[in-house]
Amino acid sequence: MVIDMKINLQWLWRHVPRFELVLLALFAFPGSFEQVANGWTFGQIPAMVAAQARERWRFVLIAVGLYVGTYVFSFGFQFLMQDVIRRANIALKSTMLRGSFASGEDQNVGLNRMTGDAVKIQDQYFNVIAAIITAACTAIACAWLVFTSNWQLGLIKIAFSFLAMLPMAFGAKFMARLGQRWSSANAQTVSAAKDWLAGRVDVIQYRAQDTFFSRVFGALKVSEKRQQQQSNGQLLMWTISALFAVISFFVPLVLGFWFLQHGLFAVTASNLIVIMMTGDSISYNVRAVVQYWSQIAGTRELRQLPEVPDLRVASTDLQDSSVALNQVALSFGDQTILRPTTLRLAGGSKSLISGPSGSGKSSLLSLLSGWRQPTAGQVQVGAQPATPTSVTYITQQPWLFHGTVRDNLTLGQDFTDAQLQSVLADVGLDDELGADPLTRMVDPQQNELSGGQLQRLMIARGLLRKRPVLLLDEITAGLDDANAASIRDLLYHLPNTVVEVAHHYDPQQLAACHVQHLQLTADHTLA
Ligand SMILES: Nc1ncnc2c1ncn2[C@@H]1O[C@H](COP(=O)(O)OP(=O)(O)OP(=O)(O)O)[C@@H](O)[C@H]1O
Repeated sequence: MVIDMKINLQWLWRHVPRFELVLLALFAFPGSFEQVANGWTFGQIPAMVAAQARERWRFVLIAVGLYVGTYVFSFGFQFLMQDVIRRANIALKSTMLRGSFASGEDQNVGLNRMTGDAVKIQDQYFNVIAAIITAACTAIACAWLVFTSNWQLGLIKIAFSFLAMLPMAFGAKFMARLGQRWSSANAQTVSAAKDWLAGRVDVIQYRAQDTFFSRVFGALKVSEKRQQQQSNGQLLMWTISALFAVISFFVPLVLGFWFLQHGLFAVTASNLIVIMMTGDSISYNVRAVVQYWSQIAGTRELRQLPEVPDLRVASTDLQDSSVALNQVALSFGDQTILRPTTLRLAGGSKSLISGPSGSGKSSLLSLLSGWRQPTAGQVQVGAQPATPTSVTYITQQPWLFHGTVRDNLTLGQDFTDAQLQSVLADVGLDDELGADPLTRMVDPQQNELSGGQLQRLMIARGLLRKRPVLLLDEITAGLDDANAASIRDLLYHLPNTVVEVAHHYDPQQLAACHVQHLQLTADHTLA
């Protein structure tokens, strides 16, 4: 199953409590009455010149009530909107993180999406939706006042106010393209900067500061240029729209004077003031809606999150720990990585796979672990297809995180201290990590555990889960012979089925422990 993640109004409807959205909609309209209050109040002034004091007081009270009411609702609207944005941000960022995790994409891409793209979506989508609602409600309220003041002149004013929409309507696609170009340039900058920072040691020792910095600097200049182009595009759209807005203001004004002068359509000074003051708000807000809309169009690519593969793989409770490959083959495009292979490794057996670099050893192990699917054939662990949750797969890159040894073993799951002590003893770490190894803090940045201790901790983490099959990819690569031999001694005496990939091994140890030695040849055949 694949979840298609498109951030749009339906998505908001699904992720924000509906009562809050309904309340927001109820507050939006009365909260947008400021321009109506202005138009109505100023429109009344000519009539108030000759009015009684009582009538004037009444007028002032109504006007004050109108303004205060508007501001109270407007406050409520903004307040609720902040809460909606908070909830939407939580849903958005957690969806992005889960998506990155599920797809196994590069960390930089995932983090850049959460820090850069998510902030942009907040600024240019969530905030802009709020602005669109306010502007649209204001435009509707003003149109109603204008229309009811003098519908003929009002109609002319409204018709002209729509003129301002034209440039933006035609520019939406253009803006979307600019937005997408900026986003990809920004991702490249972040990735180049991350490479540079990560390679500090090599960059310094090989004196590659200048060449490498110019690479980052080049990417930075491109991304800033793209952002400038996006802003310029917006500026251009706004300017053209503003010219249209000038026409939409002055043509109805001139017509209004002419109607007034010739006594046409019962136009009065009062409703001319209302229409010119409030009608201008129509065009302004309609223009704002269209501008915001183009801004939203610029985030269309950004709001389309990558498809998320479903990671709910079956966790199998294996009785039979044999591993079988039935005519399994793997290729990447037209590159053959593994020729069709049939093999059965008995439950509890120990195997070591060696072969030249690039022959496909790691790829074979990823097939056995279920992380990669074969191009042909089937990999079975016991009676089931191989899945990442049914085997233990340990790679050369141990994952240690900041926390205690206990945290690193349990990963927050329920295990008793007795179980933890027992696996630490199995891998010989019960004495080496201090008096109370479980509470010992480990910091991945400090390299305070030796390579061998680290790998044994990873094995203990796997053993704790009692998976009958252990897959090990070059776990002794960074270790000296004595450490490698002692880790192997441990592995070869476990009851589990063990499949290890290694370049370096001790043939005597393999023979002594009855380890089956398989070889992947340079032409990708397992023998
Ligand atoms: N995701 C991938 N896409 C395309 N090609 C890949 C991918 N993963 C691996 N390869 C290619 O498959 C081939 C086998 O790679 P693999 O890492 O399995 O070899 P290996 O025998 O483990 O090598 P080494 O001993 O150097 O670690 C290589 O040519 C590699 O470039």
